[in-house]
Amino acid sequence: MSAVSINNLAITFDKQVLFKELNLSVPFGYWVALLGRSGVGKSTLLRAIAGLEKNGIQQGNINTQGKIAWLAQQDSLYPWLSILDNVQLKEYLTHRKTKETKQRAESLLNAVGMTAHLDKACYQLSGGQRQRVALARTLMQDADIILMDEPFSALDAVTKLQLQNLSRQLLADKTVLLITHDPQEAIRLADQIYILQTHLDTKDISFSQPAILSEPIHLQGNAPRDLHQATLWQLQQQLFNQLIGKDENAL
Ligand SMILES: Nc1ncnc2c1ncn2[C@@H]1O[C@H](COP(=O)(O)OP(=O)(O)OP(=O)(O)O)[C@@H](O)[C@H]1O
Repeated sequence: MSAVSINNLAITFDKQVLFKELNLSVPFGYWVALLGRSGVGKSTLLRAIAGLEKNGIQQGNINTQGKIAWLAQQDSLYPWLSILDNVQLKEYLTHRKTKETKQRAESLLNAVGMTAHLDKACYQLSGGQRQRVALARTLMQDADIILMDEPFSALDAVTKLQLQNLSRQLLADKTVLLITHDPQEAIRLADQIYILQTHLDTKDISFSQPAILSEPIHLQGNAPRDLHQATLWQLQQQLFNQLIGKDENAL
């Protein structure tokens, strides 16, 4: 049995058919990257897996095994709460904060390198620091499945690399579905990569084709990977070509 299995899924918004007969299976403990261009339906699919997409689903079923947490691109911190309360958000909202939950939050904030900033308000943090707090909050939830919607895409290159490495290290034993439009990120972090491809008609979405999922690409070795190997650079070029719909040898 898989941590996430999607069978025969169809999602349509008005005239726009995003998915027609989509099937996907995410094995337990794997990091799976879903790579696709803007507008192909990546976030919608993630919302559907989280049970948040009610309107567009026409057919099919989605099964998830275990508790789900979400790590988003957008700054999801509550600016009027302290950093510690943001990490203990669930406990804060359910009035279940204790000395133990505070200690755990502090230790997770230490793990993500935020100990020196605990006295700051959330609005005083940089984008990278906010994502570190969001990562600590995801860890605090101790979920089995982490849905990541481009969590690193707004960060500068060095912060992105640091947070990718940190997330891979701290969430090593979790099942992760990572949505990204960055082939390099997918190669650095994932055990398997799928490409979501479609022909998007920007003038009339009723002519857009439903997205199709590629065969999985299996990556060797431990993540996070450095891209110093020639084969990984070739793979990156291949993924770019697939994303823009070109023949592998055409660029
Ligand atoms: N609730 C909705 N009602 C109507 N259309 C929607 C709804 N949600 C998403 N869409 C449309 O579905 C398409 C896919 O959106 P989605 O956000 O899933 O794309 P994406 O691949 O995540 O793009 P990006 O990488 O730019 O975030 C878009 O054309 C969007 O306008």
